[in-house]
Amino acid sequence: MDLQLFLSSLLLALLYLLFRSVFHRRRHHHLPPSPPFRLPIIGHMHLLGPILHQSLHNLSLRYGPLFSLHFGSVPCVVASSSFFAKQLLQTNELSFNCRIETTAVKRLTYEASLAFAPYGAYWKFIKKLSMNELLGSRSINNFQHLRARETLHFLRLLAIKGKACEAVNITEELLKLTNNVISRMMLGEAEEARDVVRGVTQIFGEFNVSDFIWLFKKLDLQGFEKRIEDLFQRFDTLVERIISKREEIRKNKRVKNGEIRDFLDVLLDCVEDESLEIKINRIHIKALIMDFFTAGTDTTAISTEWALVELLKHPMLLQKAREEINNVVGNTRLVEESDCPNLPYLQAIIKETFRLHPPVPLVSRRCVEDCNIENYVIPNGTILFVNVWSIGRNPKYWENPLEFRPERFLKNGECDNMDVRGQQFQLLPFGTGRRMCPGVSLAIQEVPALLGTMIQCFDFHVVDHKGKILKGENGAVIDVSERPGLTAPRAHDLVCFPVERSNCPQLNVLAS
Ligand code: HEM
Repeated sequence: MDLQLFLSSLLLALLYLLFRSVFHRRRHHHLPPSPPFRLPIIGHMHLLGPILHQSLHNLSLRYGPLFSLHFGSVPCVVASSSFFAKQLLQTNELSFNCRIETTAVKRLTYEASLAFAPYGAYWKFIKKLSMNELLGSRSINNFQHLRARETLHFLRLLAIKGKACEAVNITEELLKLTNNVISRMMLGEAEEARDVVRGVTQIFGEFNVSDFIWLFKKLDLQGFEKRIEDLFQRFDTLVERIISKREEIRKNKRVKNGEIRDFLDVLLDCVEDESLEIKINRIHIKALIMDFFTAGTDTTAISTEWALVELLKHPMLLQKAREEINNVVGNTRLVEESDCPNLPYLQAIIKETFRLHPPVPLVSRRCVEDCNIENYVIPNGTILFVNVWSIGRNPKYWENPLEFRPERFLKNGECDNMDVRGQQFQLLPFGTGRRMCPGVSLAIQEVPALLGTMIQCFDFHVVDHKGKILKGENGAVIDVSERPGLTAPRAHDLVCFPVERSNCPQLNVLAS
């Protein structure tokens, strides 16, 4: 009897396994085409190099604008055309409204951030609060003087270094500046978080096999846990100090009517407000500060640096941009954010930079319900990558796509109406739809003005790591390789000797 029971259980188990494997195959049968050589356990991970968007771009050249892969056992779909970007991110937006949650994301965002929260009541509440109190046009305008002051501080540093014939690490200084801007907007003072921020954006973009291969789930083969913990502790200590200091100040001071409160005050008010539909606590505050530091610092600095590098490589374009600034702004004052609508060539340079060097090269989402795209079925749980970097280099949409040519965005000397706010699917530097970047207005106001002041005031002689000036016949020969991570910065820091130009406004007499 026991043997009979055992044999029938075995038979049932075998039938179940057979059914599961057929069903599983059928479920994945309708996924878009996929490279052969899916290996047991690791799936297609052996096909990926360190820079994910480049690997996915190369695969798209072989397997088409919509293909699928397996990261371990996790299905993943990659879109590399404007058509599929629209299908996935707009037509089927609700199916792809969440993000991937890796071990690093979970720990470093306190599972309470805006950027990684599932689409739902908490996300909606925080998004509205952030737009009303930090990233909407009223706040952006209120804090304009603060960005201008940080820019002037940065330019003065370049001038001092230039006079002393000292090289400046522009990459580092831009990061300091964008860190200070977002920090002052959020916290009222410049808190140094850029090292943690770079570490965080880097680790968010790296592959941790434990996230994708169930066999390795408990093993930390690549030493991620220690790095995550180290970053977490550094950030947590910093943000605890900031919050405690503010709580102390608030105990002793009542806010006067009409006084501009920063974002931290707004968040602390929310903690005290019992009537809110969503309860906010200290963890949420930390998560949001981490969110805006990571999302707002690196991206803005990277775009400014790429734009500058392209101009240094193309002196004729630099000359044209300077002539425009000279005609519109002159040489008695610095370029201001409010000048930018009247500087179409400068605007076109920024758009061309976003096309060729999108700071966030992959828009990544997670499928939350089975979804049909053309004849394919994308199952719940699939990771989606829209390769914005690849779309920006596709000759189908862009003539000579590897050429840096801002003129492609001009029509009769005016900036054309191709915008970067997620309506044109061949240019998606800020993503699209509900999960689109909420910092877009701030970034497109800040980046052109910053670049404008840099080229208005300085010539830059780029040096290599041995201190030798890089000069080619037609502009500096600057390496344009990229570094792995969630964002796509240049692989090597940009180091230059800044030389103040004769028609730079007098930086030392301008009011701070
Ligand atoms: C040049 C600068 C920037 C670029 C290129 C950029 C790009 C992006 C992209 C591509 C996304 C994903 C969008 C999607 O999934 O559709 C994103 C999300 C986000 N960005 Fe930005 N960003 C920039 C600056 C900023 C700034 C200055 C802030 C805030 C201070 C910011 C805050 C965020 C946040 C919070 C999210 C997540 C939104 C959500 O999931 O709901 N970004 N950004």
